[in-house]
Amino acid sequence: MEVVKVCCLKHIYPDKTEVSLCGLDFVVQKGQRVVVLGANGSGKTTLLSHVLGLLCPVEGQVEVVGKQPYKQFNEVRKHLGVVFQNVDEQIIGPTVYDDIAFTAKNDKMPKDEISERVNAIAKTLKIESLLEKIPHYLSGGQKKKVALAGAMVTDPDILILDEPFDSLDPRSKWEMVDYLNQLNQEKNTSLIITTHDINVVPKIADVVYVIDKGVFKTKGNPEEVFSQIEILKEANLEAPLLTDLFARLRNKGYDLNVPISVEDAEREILKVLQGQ
Ligand SMILES: Nc1ncnc2c1ncn2[C@@H]1O[C@H](COP(=O)(O)OP(=O)(O)OP(=O)(O)O)[C@@H](O)[C@H]1O
Repeated sequence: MEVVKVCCLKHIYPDKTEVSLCGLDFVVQKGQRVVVLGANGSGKTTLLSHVLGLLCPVEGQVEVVGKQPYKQFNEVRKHLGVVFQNVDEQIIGPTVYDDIAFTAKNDKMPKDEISERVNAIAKTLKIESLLEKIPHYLSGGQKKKVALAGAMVTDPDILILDEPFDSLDPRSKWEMVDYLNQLNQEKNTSLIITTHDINVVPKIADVVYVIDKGVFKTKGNPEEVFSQIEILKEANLEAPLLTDLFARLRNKGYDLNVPISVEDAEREILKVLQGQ
């Protein structure tokens, strides 16, 4: 079932900057993990803002759960959780607890249930010790985790994350990846993630879209997309080191599949070494 569809969208910002998001239709199926890869200014945040109903398209079609997010904002927003790129913009509670609980309180969820949910999410994200703190004084990475906890508290069907791994240290980043995958598995939550961090992609994406100056250049699973090194380069993205290295070796005549993880690479190298 399609939960998000964006077709040849055109947006004009108040200063007349035009962004069109064309090329391929952007489609997210229920329970899919979709990553949008693009360089600075390629249109990722513009895309997400339309899906969230924060911007009104001049041309084109945006549908979320079969509705138009800008026109049917409240109906659409109850299906969505969001972590903005600049998390400071979404901090509203005086304490971390209040901040995480905000949407649940707004939805009139019973107090006990809110407390149960906030504590459970805080435990999973290892931020229990922060619950009484003032959110503005947290580090950038801690704020990201708090924002994610707040986005998750009402169990949204679709979670939208704009550069969620920025400002996270490696351990926090992989913990966040594990948490998002667990959420996707257990609750079938659809994920829409923008990032420039190409190394995360194989671990978190079913489908990858590459966007370059407002044009969706290609889509596919990580193997398919990473094997299109020229398209990545044109879009000002670096192919993962392993992909690049193995593509070079293939060009030299070695019979190797291009890996998307260190584990795949190890298997491929052992295959060649053991065949000697
Ligand atoms: N509020 C705005 N007013 C005018 N132009 C804008 C505004 N927001 C974005 N733009 C322009 O729209 C284009 C797409 O920007 P967008 O923020 O969607 O890119 P992005 O892929 O999210 O970039 P980044 O990775 O740097 O966050 C850019 O040329 C940008 O300058």
